Amino acid sequence: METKLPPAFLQRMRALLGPAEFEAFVASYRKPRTHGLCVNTLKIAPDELARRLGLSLAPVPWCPEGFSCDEAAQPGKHPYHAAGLYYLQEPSAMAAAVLLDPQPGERVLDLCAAPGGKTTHLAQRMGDQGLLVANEIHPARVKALVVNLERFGVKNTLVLNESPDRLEARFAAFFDRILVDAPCSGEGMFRKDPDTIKEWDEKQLEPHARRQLAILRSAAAMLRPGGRLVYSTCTFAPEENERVIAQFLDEHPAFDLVAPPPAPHFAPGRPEWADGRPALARAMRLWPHRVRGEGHFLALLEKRPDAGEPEPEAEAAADSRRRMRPRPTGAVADAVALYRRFEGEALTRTVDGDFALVGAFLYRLPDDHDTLPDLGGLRIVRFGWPLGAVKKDRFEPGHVLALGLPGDAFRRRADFAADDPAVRAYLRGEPLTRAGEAGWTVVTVDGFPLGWGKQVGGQLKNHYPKGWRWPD
Ligand SMILES: C[S@@+](CC[C@H](N)C(=O)[O-])C[C@H]1O[C@@H](n2cnc3c(N)ncnc32)[C@H](O)[C@@H]1O
Repeated sequence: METKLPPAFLQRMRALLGPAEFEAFVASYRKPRTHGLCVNTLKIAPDELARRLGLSLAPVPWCPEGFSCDEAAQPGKHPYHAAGLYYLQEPSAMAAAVLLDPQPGERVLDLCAAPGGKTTHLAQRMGDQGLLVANEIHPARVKALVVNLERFGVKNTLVLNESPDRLEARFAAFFDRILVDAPCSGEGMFRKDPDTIKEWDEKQLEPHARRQLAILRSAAAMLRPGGRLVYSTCTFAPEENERVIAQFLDEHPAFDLVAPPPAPHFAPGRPEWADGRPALARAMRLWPHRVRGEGHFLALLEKRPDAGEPEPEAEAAADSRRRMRPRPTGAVADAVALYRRFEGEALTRTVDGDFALVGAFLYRLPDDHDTLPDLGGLRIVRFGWPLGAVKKDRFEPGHVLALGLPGDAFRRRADFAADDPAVRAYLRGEPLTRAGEAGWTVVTVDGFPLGWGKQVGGQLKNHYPKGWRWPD
């Protein structure tokens, strides 16, 4: 079905692209949007997933763990999606994490993170090692971010619900890499999400640009010297792209716009749409008439290594926190003891690290949590990996414990093939009739954990969380 586009938008695009390219651009809106999925390499290799799914998948040329697929394939309704084996993501959006290229062990910030498509991609590219801080300003949107991270089974994340300016002072020069996937006018999503068409207003482009610059300024302050930052939008408007980058570079002489690795599928940024500086051609544009994907803009920025050293006091404070690493005491120690009893009985492996109690819930903190600045007063949504709840004198495993470990980590498993009706019955919240050893049992699909059940007599009671259940 053809997408009906705002006349003012069409006029702008014709003026920017010229008549010939404009025709090709507009023709792309007569084609269906592109669907895709990004494989969770923490759980499965891309080629193995493609083989097991049996859907018609085409590799995304710029993302080794990405595939495009037909809408009819409905990968969101496959039990592997519930097992966190992939995230539904249109192919152009996969370019941001690839360009940022976060490494295992680094400190990475995703500043505008919800619903978490790029956060999950960053986490798996880091091998879930190091520290990933995912921030989302809107309280309602942060919930979707948490669910997506939980489904992916990532552990070394801190999820915050803050405005960028409130983070800036706390995390001065803290991060190795930062993604700013900025809120924008969404022109590149018109085909994917027609609601963005109704919200589009030419008069909003400048206010969007001001907000984008403010977010970028905060991000710049949080990047360490030598660190890298990706700025991305899903819009074509030069006001929100090349011109934001040009103004940012004027204000931040310690930053360079870095040439990306060769990317034959992408078009260069357009210096002539801003102030003409040639460096803007190092930005990247993904056009819906040139790639199998929606519209995006990406810029890779680097803070020069000599841009000033981290404050000595901040380094000293981090050192002393490392030295003072506390042993669990009191309620935390009691909770860990209960967890260890459960672990010995239900798991084949030990979860090591530092622990904290939030209410009755026991968390395994991220590996590098002791290098974090003081988080007092910040809205912390999730700090690490929630293992489960302490109930009087016993430990009840949480859903995310099941999703954060491979199938062979559990002593009792109820395993079903993906096409077994029991899998969908379990995901709908129904109890399963089956024989098995009494106790907490993980339900797996082809060996991949979906969640918990509790075997009582000839029945596996369903503990799949209510908010996650599939409709009848
Ligand atoms: C393009 S979306 C992020 C999409 C996300 N990175 C993903 O891949 O799933 C931009 C996000 O920025 C958030 N946002 C809106 N205003 C903001 C502000 N002033 N500062 C920071 N983030 C903001 C929005 O709530 C939205 O979730």
